[in-house]
Amino acid sequence: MTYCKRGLEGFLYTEDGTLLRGCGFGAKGIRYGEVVFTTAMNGYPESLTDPSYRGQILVITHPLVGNYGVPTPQVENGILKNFESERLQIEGLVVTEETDPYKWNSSRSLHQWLEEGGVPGVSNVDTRMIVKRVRSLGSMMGVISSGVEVEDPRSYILSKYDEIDFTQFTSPKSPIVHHNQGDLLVVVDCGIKHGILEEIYKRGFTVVRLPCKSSADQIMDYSPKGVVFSNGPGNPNLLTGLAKTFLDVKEYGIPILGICLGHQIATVALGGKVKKMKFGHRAINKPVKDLSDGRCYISTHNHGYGVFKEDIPPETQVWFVNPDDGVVEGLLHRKLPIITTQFHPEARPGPMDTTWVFDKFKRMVNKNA
Ligand SMILES: NC(=O)CC[C@H](N)C(=O)O
Repeated sequence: MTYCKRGLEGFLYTEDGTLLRGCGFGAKGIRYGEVVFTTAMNGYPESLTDPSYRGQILVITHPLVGNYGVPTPQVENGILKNFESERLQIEGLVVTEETDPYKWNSSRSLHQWLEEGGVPGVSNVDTRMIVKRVRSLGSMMGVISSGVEVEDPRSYILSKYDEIDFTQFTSPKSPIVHHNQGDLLVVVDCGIKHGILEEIYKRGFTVVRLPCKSSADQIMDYSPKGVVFSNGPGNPNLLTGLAKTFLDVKEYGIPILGICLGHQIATVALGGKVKKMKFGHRAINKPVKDLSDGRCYISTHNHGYGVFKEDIPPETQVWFVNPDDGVVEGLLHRKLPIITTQFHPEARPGPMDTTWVFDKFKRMVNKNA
């Protein structure tokens, strides 16, 4: 039996019937969710607070997690500088080894952070084995437990990830305004990463964040110079109201930027298709190739759904593609000022190679103004 330093046993159960026993850490408890993995080697404070991970149990493949601890939140103009949202978003965390921090600006350990945030963690399991299974069988539901023993873990899976609209938990209930000197942009906020907010705000825009369920009329009441459809959790095909809003906003001819979920919503709204991928892209070193000039960038991804070449909407062209598997990573509209990326141009934690996408969007807004 493994010695468990937090005095808790833990397990991860996956839908295929696999039960992996290890140590518990973080909060004592049991949760279910879709089991997904990231190959990012750093940036766990960003990943764990990324609202797009809502409803998911995250497996980190890097063997040591927690070395640099958890920073104290820094906020400027209502925007978090070092976290992607105000809370932990994941359902549970699985790592090979969970370590205590050794860094000057760490305010607490990963274990303490998860404990305070009510999120269970499991360590001392073979994360490579989990990844191999998810890669061969596809994404599946699972149950994570820290310090709770149960007879039948499967009975804790109460719903399918793909059938729940998680944006109801991550979208603000009322407008949030970040005042600035420049033109006003509306962000349709389905759970926006603060890294995206920061990149937009940094370019001088006043940012009005509206709930994901806002109508085009509610958006246009602010007379925005452009609209951003944000990232967000869950199945884009469930969000038919949001696709309708996208189509209605498009009629005004103002520049639109769609990021991740926003890219998927644009695809569906404009007549293309978004499908569930076998196990998705989650990493901070994924290549994306800009087909307009052939340049390749290293980028941050977090998506389980994707657009394939044969499914792009009419009147659009592929902007970026992932050269590894051909998944469409960005679209350009042929006639209207609409651009989208499936990857995260704000990166967070990095690399910042593609933040120029926000400069391009700013030029589109200026040209239109
Ligand atoms: N980061 C995102 O916006 C994710 C979009 C969508 N929920 C997916 O998993 O594909």
